[in-house]
Amino acid sequence: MGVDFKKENHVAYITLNRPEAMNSLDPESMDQLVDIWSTVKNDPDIRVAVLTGTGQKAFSTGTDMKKTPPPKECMASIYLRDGQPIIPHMKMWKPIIAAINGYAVGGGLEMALACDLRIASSNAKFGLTEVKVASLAGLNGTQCLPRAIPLSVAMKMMLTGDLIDAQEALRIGLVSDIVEPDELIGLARKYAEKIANNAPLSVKAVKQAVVMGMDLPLDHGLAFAHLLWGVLRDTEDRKEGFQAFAEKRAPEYKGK
Ligand SMILES: CC(C)(COP(=O)(O)OP(=O)(O)OC[C@H]1O[C@@H](n2cnc3c(N)ncnc32)[C@H](O)[C@@H]1OP(=O)(O)O)[C@@H](O)C(=O)NCCC(=O)NCCSC(=O)/C(=C/c1ccccc1)CC(=O)O
Repeated sequence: MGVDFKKENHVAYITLNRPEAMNSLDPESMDQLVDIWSTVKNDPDIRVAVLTGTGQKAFSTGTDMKKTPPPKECMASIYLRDGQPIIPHMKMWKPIIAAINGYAVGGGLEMALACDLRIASSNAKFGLTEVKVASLAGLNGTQCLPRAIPLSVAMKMMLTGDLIDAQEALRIGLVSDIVEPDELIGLARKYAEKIANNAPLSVKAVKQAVVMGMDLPLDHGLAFAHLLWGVLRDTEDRKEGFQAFAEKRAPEYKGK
């Protein structure tokens, strides 16, 4: 199997599982990911997802350059039918955590950039190296890397194809945490379960406010956030949250 999927305690774990090829994406894995992201988005029991790779060498190195056949159809017919292969399927209001366990290169880094939290093992390395293989970070890299880190660093990475290490990624804010490789999935689980224990509608609203607000002028973003707060104001979960606080007990959220 190119990609493994399991669900535990409202958390979906998606593991790219082709360690012999640095967890790169062959066409079968891409098809699997499309189905998996659809499940994550639509299963009401799933509140948060963790994306990682098998082993300690690689998160993913993007397109499997040995197994991706030359296209039989023209680009227009593929693009206008399916859009991009992966990133649009990762778009949802449930948070996604990238647990980066080694190389996150090319489309691998682009998938990590489509996640909301990025945590990494101390041996992780990051790069958009497409320029070295005569291609382009055409999923989201040219747009999202400069929004995630300083422009001059992003340009250096994309134009040279050089990799940066985990310490540098932490310094420039590409990742929020670095831990030893053995501790990575535990940390991802800890964050995922914390998020899953919060009110699901509130969690989705936070992501929506931030993601949509980033592209708005501040006044519009503030107005939008206030409306989202109003949307949450009458939920059963908000009443439960306030009541549980007053009664000094853990809340039981239902996503209503
Ligand atoms: C990551 C590396 C620097 C690691 O080097 P290292 O020396 O440690 O390990 P290797 O011996 O090189 O790798 C071990 C083993 O894995 C195979 N491998 C690694 N990556 C790939 C890959 N992407 N495809 C196929 N096979 C891969 C490697 O060949 C070895 O196999 P073996 O010889 O043992 O049989 C180094 O591995 C490296 O530089 N990898 C390539 C990284 C890269 O260039 N990635 C970008 C790919 S292009 C891309 O992702 C794109 C995404 C996209 C954009 C838009 C729309 C869709 C997709 C662009 C595109 O597809 O055009």
